[in-house]
Amino acid sequence: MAEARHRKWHVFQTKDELSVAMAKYTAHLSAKFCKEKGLFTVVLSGGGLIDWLCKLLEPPYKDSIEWSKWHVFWVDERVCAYEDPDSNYKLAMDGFLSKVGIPNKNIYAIDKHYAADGNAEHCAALYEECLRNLVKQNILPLCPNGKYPQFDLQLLGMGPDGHMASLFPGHPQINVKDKWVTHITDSPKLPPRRITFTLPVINSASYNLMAVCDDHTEQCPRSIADIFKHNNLALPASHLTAHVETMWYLDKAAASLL
Ligand SMILES: O=C(O)[C@H](O)[C@@H](O)[C@H](O)[C@H](O)COP(=O)(O)O
Repeated sequence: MAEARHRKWHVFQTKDELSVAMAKYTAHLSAKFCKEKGLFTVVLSGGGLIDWLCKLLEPPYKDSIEWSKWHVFWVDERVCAYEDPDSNYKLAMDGFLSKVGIPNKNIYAIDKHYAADGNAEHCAALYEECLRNLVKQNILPLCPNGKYPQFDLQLLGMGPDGHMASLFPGHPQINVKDKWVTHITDSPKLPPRRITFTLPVINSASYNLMAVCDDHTEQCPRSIADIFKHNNLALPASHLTAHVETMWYLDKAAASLL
């Protein structure tokens, strides 16, 4: 494992090895937080991540994780109907969440009706309201500065252009600090309408695990090199920190220019 400034990273030979490590990391934190607090708050993103999480559906994890204590959120979501193939909720439900015993009430999707209507602004406002209610119910704590919610573990992915969540290079959402959840209607990665946690919320998590596997794009390894060697802040993923640990899991291809 390597470490620089606030960032730790591992490079894996294959996606499969990355996936095994991701399951181990997640299961370890699940056990730790369930023991300490009686619950575990996990934030998912879309993309390849759900596929890589599938090792959690195998032994020894499937039967040993206390799924009933999980509370699941999305760091970003595409504003479309739940049954739309673009929906991150659908991706996670079909590929992962429906196969484990997480109570439905602990799965916090965006508002179904505004999502189907494509109303990104309302979806963002309602998702923030949902988080604020969970703070009142003591399910979500606030981080030490009292301004933002503090999730236990966030599982993130990075796009080849260096975006994370739906914070894209050259778009103003990266600068939003007065909200917990914001929206975008012209996302360069389709679909265009999305909601996203703001950067201070993302960075308030206790643990952030960023997983990046490259599918033979030239841009992805360049972005990784730009972040790790030059800390290029024009790339949103360069800003990633966490309260306890910021871990990057890279496959060999993504790390090829390091
Ligand atoms: O909804 C989304 O589009 C995602 O949450 C997005 O932020 C994703 O995590 C990255 O784009 C990486 O995606 P890939 O794993 O597909 O490269």
